[in-house]
Amino acid sequence: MEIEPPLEERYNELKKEELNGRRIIEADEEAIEECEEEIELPVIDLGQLKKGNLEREECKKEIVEAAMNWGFFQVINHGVAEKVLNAMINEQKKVFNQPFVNKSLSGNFLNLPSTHYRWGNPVAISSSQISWSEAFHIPVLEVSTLNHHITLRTTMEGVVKKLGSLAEKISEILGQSLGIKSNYFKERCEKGKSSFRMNRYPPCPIASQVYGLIPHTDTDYLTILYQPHISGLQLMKSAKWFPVKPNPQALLLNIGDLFQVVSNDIFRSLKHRVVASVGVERYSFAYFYCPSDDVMIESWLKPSIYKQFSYKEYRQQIEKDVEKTGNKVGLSRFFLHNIILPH
Ligand SMILES: O=C(O)CCC(=O)C(=O)O
Ligand SMILES: [Fe+2]
Repeated sequence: MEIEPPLEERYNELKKEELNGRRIIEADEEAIEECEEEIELPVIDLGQLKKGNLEREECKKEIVEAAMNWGFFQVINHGVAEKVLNAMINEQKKVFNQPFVNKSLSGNFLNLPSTHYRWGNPVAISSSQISWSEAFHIPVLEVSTLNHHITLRTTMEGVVKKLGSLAEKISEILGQSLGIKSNYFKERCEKGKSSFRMNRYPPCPIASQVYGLIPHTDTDYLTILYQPHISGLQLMKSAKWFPVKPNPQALLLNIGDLFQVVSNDIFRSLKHRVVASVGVERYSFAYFYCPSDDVMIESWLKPSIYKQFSYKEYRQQIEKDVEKTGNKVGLSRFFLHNIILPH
């Protein structure tokens, strides 16, 4: 049975509607531009945090500088064994290798709500907004419901637990540099909406016309991504796109929108995207560190650039914007004054 979601059909459908002039396209119609040389992001050895005071402080400084200067950085000796990360990718392969109908039906084979399985960008309103990928997006608090899939569940539980404590630790270090008390993030995220996302990017026959994943920023405090082997991820820095080299030993961390607000733009949530590839399939997984719905997101530093908003309000605004335009808009909705900041 067919495992691939009907991406090409969906793309052609939207294309046809556009050609017939039945859709008004407000969305970015930018072609997939050329990008710069591959960059080596900072690599931080977290093993140093377990050494003496001097090494620990030096390591914290590196983390803060990387977050400030890059918004994206890699960590090694992060406490999750490479074989565990590999085991997760293998479990993920088994999941995506199921027939499409088993993945997409409500009451799918994982017994998750059907909205947890996404393909092609369900809210795309123009062909350029198609993401040539499929994903399972699972709230951390629901991982235990995968109880009929023992190896998937136990592997995911192990990874999620470790990534959760890593996200907490890094957030605490970044927070400390702003004068934020040490349990600030823990208090807000412990019963929060953190989630785990498994991504698969199938080979794409029209890779010059669509993305694997459209440009976006992450709607969280912090993201931890594992992208071990196949390139495709690119980030935007100084208005240019840079490919990020995959690294099987490293975890890639990036600042999300919420941390950008808390830090009053000292740490920036960079736009990133995945380009599609004609010949190769790509896998990645990500942990999104998120608070509970009612947590107020506000700048710790004053005068604040942003209005206060709850996490729920932020997601609702995104949902509204995406429904209307296919685009997220994001933080600029919550500027206190109408200032446009350069990226
Ligand atoms: O697959 C990747 O490398 C990036 C995934 C990503 O940005 C996301 O899931 O938000
Ligand atoms: Fe992302």
